[in-house]
Amino acid sequence: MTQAPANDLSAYWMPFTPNKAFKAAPRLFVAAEGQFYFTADGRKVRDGFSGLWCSGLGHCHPRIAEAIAAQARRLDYSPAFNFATPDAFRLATEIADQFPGALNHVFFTNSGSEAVDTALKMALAYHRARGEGSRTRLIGRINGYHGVGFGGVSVGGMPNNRKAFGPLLPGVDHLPFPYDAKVSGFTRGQPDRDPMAYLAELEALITLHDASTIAAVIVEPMIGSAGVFIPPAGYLARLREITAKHGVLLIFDEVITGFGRLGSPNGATFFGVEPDLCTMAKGVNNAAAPMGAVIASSQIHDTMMDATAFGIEFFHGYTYSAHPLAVAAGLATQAVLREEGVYARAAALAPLFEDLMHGLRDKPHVIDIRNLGLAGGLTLAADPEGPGRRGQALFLAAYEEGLSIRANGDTIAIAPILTSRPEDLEDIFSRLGRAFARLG
Ligand SMILES: Cc1ncc(COP(=O)(O)O)c(CNc2cccc(C(=O)O)c2)c1O
Repeated sequence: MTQAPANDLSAYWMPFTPNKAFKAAPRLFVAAEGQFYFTADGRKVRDGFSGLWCSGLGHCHPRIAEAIAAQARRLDYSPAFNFATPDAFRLATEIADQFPGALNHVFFTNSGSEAVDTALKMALAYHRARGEGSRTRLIGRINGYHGVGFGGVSVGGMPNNRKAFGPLLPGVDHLPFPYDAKVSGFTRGQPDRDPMAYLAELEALITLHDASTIAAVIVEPMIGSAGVFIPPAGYLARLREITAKHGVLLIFDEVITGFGRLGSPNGATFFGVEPDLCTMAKGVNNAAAPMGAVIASSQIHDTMMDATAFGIEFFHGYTYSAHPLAVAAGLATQAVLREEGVYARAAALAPLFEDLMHGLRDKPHVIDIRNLGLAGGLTLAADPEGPGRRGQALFLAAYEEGLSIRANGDTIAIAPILTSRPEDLEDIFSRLGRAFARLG
């Protein structure tokens, strides 16, 4: 066996990537530091998307890198079943301290998708443990993204993530997409619209199926993957009221909104709404190693504990749950977030970011702009040749201008590193302006 040549691209089948186009013109990162990536062909690329929403502290943060290196020399792996590390308990406590109310118990996973499937299974098992096993139905939302597990894809509402994979989970409904560009286009922050325009459907579903059959509703507090769509003021609070009234669990999928993206510890805190379960991943440990988690209310946790007199209370888990390297990165990340006041700094940057986002209004083909915290989305009018072409063209033009952004079809997302300075934001948007100029 000899070492494979670096230019042999055939064996790696890439995720969520047009593989043929990529392998014809690969974009290979070989290093990164702070706000920048460095490519195999000598480019320096500014990170305008915090990795994939996930590296809010920038890249190769020395404190995080050192923590992982030291951990790898001390304890590289601990069995996650029937054994544990003290640091796993420490990190769980530091996470729980940042969530409101009774959200007190953290179950570690290895990704957002695993966190979503864990939360859905926890919801079903909880109802069974309390003698309401008839509650098996789940409710997601049109255009929701909840990862790529069969559970997450079933409650998710983006057609491309669903159509190739058969019938999916039975007993799943979807709420309306809580955004209407005709009414809320180019809105700064939360649209001012009657939330019941989008939530009457939930009451109708509860009437149709009866609350006794419905386990949980899962939503992103801010819709990320579909292109940064912000629900109207009052929507999440009203959703909480309706679900609580009918004993339906509310799950916030905080994989994007957790740990600073909104200038807040999480969406539950930002919006002042307390769900029963939250998922998280990405920023929990600055994506320096794979990690996700679910935080559960004491009601859910204690009910499950009390329902099993002897033995395993929740038959679920992963080999790498609370992996020591991921936990070490997590503790270092949480220390930096806390000691460097990152949430407040991100909140202080949000008004400049909002102005810069909406300053794109007159760029070619821009038909909507949205923003909240340090998350921005814009929609391009589709090229008559077909959807997604303009989004991909702007993504490639940005790369030529030394900027990494995100294109999902014809929606573009911008997510600056949370510890950016104003001049970092200015540079993102000047590069983006030049990328638009390339589109002609
Ligand atoms: C709300 C939410 N839930 C679950 C996942 C899945 O997480 P994992 O990928 O770790 O399994 C996500 C992930 N979200 C995600 C991942 C990559 C790109 C983009 C984008 O918006 O372009 C979004 C997410 O945003």
